[in-house]
This record gives sequence, C-alpha cells and structure tokens, in this order.
Amino acid sequence: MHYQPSGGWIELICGSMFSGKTEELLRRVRRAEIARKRVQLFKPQLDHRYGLDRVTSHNGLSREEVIVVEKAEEILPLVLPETEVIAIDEVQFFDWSIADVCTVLADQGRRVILAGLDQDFRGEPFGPMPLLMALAERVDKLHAICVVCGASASRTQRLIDGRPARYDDPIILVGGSERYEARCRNCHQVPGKPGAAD
Ligand SMILES: Nc1ncnc2c1ncn2[C@@H]1O[C@H](COP(=O)(O)OP(=O)(O)O)[C@@H](O)[C@H]1O
Ligand SMILES: Cc1cn([C@H]2C[C@H](O)[C@@H](COP(=O)(O)O)O2)c(=O)[nH]c1=O
Ligand SMILES: [Zn+2]
Repeated sequence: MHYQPSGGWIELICGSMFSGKTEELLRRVRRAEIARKRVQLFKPQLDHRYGLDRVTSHNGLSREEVIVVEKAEEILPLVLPETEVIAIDEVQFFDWSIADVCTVLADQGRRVILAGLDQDFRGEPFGPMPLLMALAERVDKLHAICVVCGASASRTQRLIDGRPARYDDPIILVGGSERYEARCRNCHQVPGKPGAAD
C-alpha cells in the first residue's frame, strides 16, 4: 500500500548489490518529476564508478544533474528552498551524521528518498544504514539473484583475484561486477569471519 504522510518523510531502499536500488531510486525520481515536484539528487564523492557527473545503474539507466558531495554536512546548504524531493544514492558511504541531515530535511516537510547497501561484503550492517532504517517511515528491502544457485540474494560477495575476500579486507572498495557478486546467505563466503568455517 502506498504510504500517505501528512508532512515530510524518509523512505529507504536497501539490499545487496545488483538488487535494483539505483533503478528504483531513479524510478521514484522520474515519477516525482512527472508529478512536477522539484527534485535534487545527491551522491557521495566516493562513488566514482561511472564518472562523477551522473548516477548510473548496473543495467545502464542513468541520470545526469547529480550533486556530488564529500560529506553529509555539505548537503543542507546545497538544498534549494523550493526543492520538494531530495534523493541520495549510495547513502551507506556517509557517516552517521547523514541521519541528522535527513531528519532536518523531512522535518522541513520534504520527501527524502535514500538508496544504499544494508550489508557490507562481510555480511554486517553497513555504516549508518541501521540508524536510517530505524528513522525511515518506509523501508524497502530488494533482492538480487544469487549467481551461484539462483535463489534470492541478500548478500554481496567480494572477490579478490577470483577468491572470496577475507574478513580483514577494508570495508570500502568501490567497484562493480569485476569485484562483486550477488549471493544468498548459503552461498556467501567470508573466510576469517569469527565463527565461520574457512
Ligand atoms: N545477480 C543479479 N541479480 C539481479 N540483477 C542483476 C544481477 N546482476 C546484474 N543485474 C542487473 O542489475 C540491475 C540492477 O542494477 P542497480 O539498480 O544498479 O542495482 P543496485 O543499485 O542495487 O546495485 C538489474 O536490473 C539487472 O539488470
Ligand atoms: C559490498 C560492498 C560494496 N562496496 C562498494 C561497491 C560499490 O562501489 C558500492 C555499491 O554499489 P551498488 O550501487 O549497491 O551496486 O559499494 C564497498 O565499498 N564495500 C562493500 O563491502
Ligand atoms: Zn545461493
């Protein structure tokens, strides 16, 4: 059922890589524009995969007119008074202060649409995502297809030279299908993870 709030609100699209988060974010942005809402789209500078001047999904959907910021605090001063919808992609890359920024925007009566990875390659919560999930009025968790067994994929497998990345690898490593695969819980592997069989 469609959520019908009275003022502003936060909606969060989460899931593994390749689950369709960016497609869904861009779909909501397009529909808001069809409804003649004024929209601003942001992304963190860290995500430079397809160039800094656009947001692009894994199947090539793309939108220019994206505002690139290094830190969450840069967003509020860049929001125009007339903007009704704020969309932010790759929100997992911001620190926890992104939650305060989103709260201010929603309290001002704006619709805030976020998309981000809920889990890192270790299968653990990614950055500010748990906090954003708690604060959002609406959360949609999307699933990709596990490339090993064809089940629904809730996790992202990082591969280094074709082998599963170890638990002590750094959390942030920007990349696409050359480095990452969508996998289900059963097929996801993290050698060195406490409690996991290597
Ligand atoms: N294993 C997979 N499962 C589902 N979709 C996949 C997979 N691998 C590639 N894709 C493609 O990725 C698209 C989703 O891309 P995108 O919206 O960028 O996802 P996300 O932002 O969640 O990483 C799908 O529509 C499909 O074309
Ligand atoms: C799992 C995982 C991913 N990343 C990076 C890889 C990509 O650059 C983005 C996710 O992009 P998508 O739009 O969801 O496809 O995040 C990372 O840095 N660390 C990880 O553990
Ligand atoms: Zn699987």
